Amino acid sequence: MTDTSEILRIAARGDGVTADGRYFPLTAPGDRVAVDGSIIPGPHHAPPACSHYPECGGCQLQHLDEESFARFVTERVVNALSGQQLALPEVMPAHISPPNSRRRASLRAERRGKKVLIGFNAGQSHRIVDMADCAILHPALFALIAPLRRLLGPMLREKRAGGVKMTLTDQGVDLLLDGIEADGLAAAESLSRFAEDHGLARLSLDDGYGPQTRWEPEPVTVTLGGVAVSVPHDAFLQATQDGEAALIAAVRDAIGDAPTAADLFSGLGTFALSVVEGQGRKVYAAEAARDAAFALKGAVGRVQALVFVEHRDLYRRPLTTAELDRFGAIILDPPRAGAEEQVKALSSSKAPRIAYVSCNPATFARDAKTLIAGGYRLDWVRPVGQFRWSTHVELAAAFTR
Ligand SMILES: C[S@@+](CC[C@H](N)C(=O)[O-])C[C@H]1O[C@@H](n2cnc3c(N)ncnc32)[C@H](O)[C@@H]1O
Repeated sequence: MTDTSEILRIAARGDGVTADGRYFPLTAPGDRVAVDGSIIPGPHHAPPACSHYPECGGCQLQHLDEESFARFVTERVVNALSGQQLALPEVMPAHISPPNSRRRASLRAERRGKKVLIGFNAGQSHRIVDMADCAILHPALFALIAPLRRLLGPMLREKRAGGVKMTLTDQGVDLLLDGIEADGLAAAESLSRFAEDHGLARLSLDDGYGPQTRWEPEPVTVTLGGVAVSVPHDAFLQATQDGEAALIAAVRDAIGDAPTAADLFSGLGTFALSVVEGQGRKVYAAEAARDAAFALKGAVGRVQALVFVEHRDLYRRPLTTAELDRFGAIILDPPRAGAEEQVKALSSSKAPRIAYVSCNPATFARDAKTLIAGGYRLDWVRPVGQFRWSTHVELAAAFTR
């Protein structure tokens, strides 16, 4: 078949790439590209799981089968390390979240005449793709879409999009709406009725001055490491429950039996609370988001866990090398920008073990290079695809010295 070229791999942005370096969107490894540019699907080309694919911007890679999507996730991590000229460590099999497991979503809503559209934006666009089905949202989140169209109809201004943020908590869905007009008694009543009828954990509105709670029959919590932690509005949580479990297992492996650990960028304590329990381990947690740090502080106070929480901006005030030297293990899980300053101090510390959780292979690889230059060994990486069918890749890694 000399007149066709084969797609060999998927590039970071999701396009298929041929041996001679040409890029073709919506292709899978093993597809063939004919001279006229038409695509002949190969054995890894899967039928899309959702009727909105590829229009909806929520997924970019539904045309990959399980094997080639896992390979894409793994290659993103491997290529980021090679890009920094780092030797490859042991690469564990990728953890890929199953369909319909996403427990957090940020959707858009808009009214056009009598029709209310709710969904993700189309790729590279502000146009909302009205969601009739979805292969990634948890069923508890998806179940609210149709009722929300009815609720929001009278509350949305023509062609002015509002925001719909949903998070699945211990008590049910925590719903945060913005950009809607809900003044007056009738609107207040329909919001409360909606919250009650659909068993919401909480309903809040943000009219530009921060979220205000309209409904919360009991305090909203999320259970982390067996401890119920209050959930501040719009707080960070790992995107899927199974992804969170895979990351916690990886962090536990990476820190071994270290008697003390620091959890940097701790959020609500996903890792701090999961590594402290029953092991007599003392944990220090640092987090810059005030609400999250105080929610974690409140939770550990209630159950008397051995976690000391500090509200601290680790970009402006990273832990010093002397501070880091006190811990048997360091866990870090920074935002997409990575932890350049913190890692500089860490690279000259004596901390024997590091668990690095990352949502950006590129900044992870940059930081890994600094740690390795400081004498750490990168023992293994575990690629994680919590954002199934998207190009958003995460990972956990273990360093020792
Ligand atoms: C990827 S999340 C991880 C949270 C937590 N480890 C978890 O798994 O739930 C990154 C966290 O870093 C926090 N963060 C962002 N910038 C920070 C900074 N400069 N200093 C400390 N924490 C920061 C965010 O508020 C967020 O909670």
